[in-house]
Formats: sequence, C-alpha cells, structure tokens
Amino acid sequence: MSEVLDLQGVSIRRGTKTILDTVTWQVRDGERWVVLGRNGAGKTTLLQIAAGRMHPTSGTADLLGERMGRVDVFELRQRIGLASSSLADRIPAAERVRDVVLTAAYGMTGRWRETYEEPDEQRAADLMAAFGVLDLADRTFGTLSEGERKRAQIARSLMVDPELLLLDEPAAGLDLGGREELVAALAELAGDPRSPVLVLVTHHVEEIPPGFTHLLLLRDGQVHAAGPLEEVLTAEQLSGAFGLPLTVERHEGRWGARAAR
Ligand SMILES: Nc1ncnc2c1ncn2[C@@H]1O[C@H](COP(=O)(O)OP(=O)(O)OP(=O)(O)O)[C@@H](O)[C@H]1O
Repeated sequence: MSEVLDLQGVSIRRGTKTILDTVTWQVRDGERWVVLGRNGAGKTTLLQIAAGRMHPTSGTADLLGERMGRVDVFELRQRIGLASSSLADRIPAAERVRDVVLTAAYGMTGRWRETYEEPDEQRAADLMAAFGVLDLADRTFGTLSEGERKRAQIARSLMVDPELLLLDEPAAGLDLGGREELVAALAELAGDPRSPVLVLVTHHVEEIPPGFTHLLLLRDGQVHAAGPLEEVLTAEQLSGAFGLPLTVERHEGRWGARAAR
C-alpha cells in the first residue's frame, strides 16, 4: 500500500508556543482515520499540514508522494479535499447549492460566468443525491440548516475527486438527527472502495462512523497513540489523551465514552 500522507518529526511553532511537537504519522491508501484530542491539542493545525496549507517549522511532510516545500502547492491542493467551518464561512450565502458543489471543480466559490460541462453537472447531482441535498439544489446556501450545509460542503469537497479528503469536525453544531444522518453518509463513504482516503477530526467518539479503520490520539501537540481503531480506542489510551479517567464501549459498530465512576 502506498503512503498518502507521511509526516516525519513535524513541528509547528508560533512565537514561544509549540503547537505540534515532532509528530510522526503515516496514512496509507484505503485507510480511514479519525483524529481525536481535547480542545487545543493541535487537530486543526495537523489538518492544515495534511491539506498543504501550512508548512512545518521543522520536520518533513510528504503529501500524495510530494514533499512540501519542493512542490507547487496549488496543484497539490487540487488533489486534496478539505471541509471545515472556516471554509464554509467563505461560501456566499446567496449561492445556489447546485453551484456551491459545481464551482469546486474550478477551485472557487461564487459562480461567475463559468460554463460547466454535462459530466460536471451529472457528478454534482450524484454527489448531492449521495449526501441528501439534491432536493435543495436550487435553494441558496444561506437558507440551509447547519446539517444541510455540512452535507452540501462534503459533496462540494468530493467534486474534484480528491485522493485525500479531510473533514474538520463535520458534526459540530448538529442536532441528534443531523449528526446521525451525517454519520450514516460518512459510513457509506468509508465503505465505498472508490472513496478517497479519509481523515475525520472530531471531539466525540459517538461521531465515529462505522467503517473507519484507524485512530490518531493527539495530546498537547504530540501523538499520544496511533494505529488501528480497535487497538487504540481503549479506555486507557483515551483517558491518557484526554487527561481524565474514561470508560469506552462499543455497540453495533458505534462507540461511546464517558467519565469512569
Ligand atoms: N498562530 C498561532 N499562534 C499561537 N498559538 C496558536 C496559533 N494557532 C493556533 N494556536 C494554538 O495552538 C493550539 C492548537 O490549536 P488547534 O486549533 O490546532 O487545536 P484543536 O485541537 O483543533 O482545538 P479545538 O478542538 O479547540 O478546535 C491551541 O492552543 C491554539 O490556541
């Protein structure tokens, strides 16, 4: 299996703060990773590196076989999908959902005189259907609920057929129904062999979709543990990463965690 991400001793320092501290992490073809850690652990920063949007202060980052610092990052970014709330904030509220998804093919937000080819239109429709937003295609992005926006954004990030898809807290702010719909959509994506390699950042083990295979636990900018999900998602490891005693349980492919009594 080839490496899609290969970080070796990656650190990020800003002023006196070390945000990521000698992180070594490898992600291979076919894997679906979850990244967990408490607030401020460095999850979003790690995704920025994985997306080719931030350079390590020290260490090396190889993305899709290309060494950061030696490659045209613009081209590389086209091969990596990223969905995050900060990117969603840049989507114009007046943009139609259909165009939110379609314009990704051109690496832009806001439709401005592009003409799209029929295969693009078809692909956008297929992705909107897969993420349950096809009925909303003619609505404007600003009128969608939070859950609908998240699903439209994931459809958008898949539009370029990325080799790697990074999802930063896609379930944040969703109600129970919205979360469950999203988890089901991500489980389907995880189970499809045509899907890109997936990396999902979350705060809650309840949001881990079935079909995800690996887990990275971050603590204070360092890798606390990383490896196959079932080996790493234990009470001991999770308690260590979050710095409090926790119990972990699994029921029908889903996970739960709570404070140990
Ligand atoms: N430019 C910066 N300068 C100084 N500190 C920064 C900078 N950017 C991020 N940080 C700090 O680095 C730490 C890690 O931030 P990051 O957003 O990666 O964490 P996170 O795990 O995604 O957190 P959360 O779960 O709260 O979203 C935080 O303490 C944050 O305040």
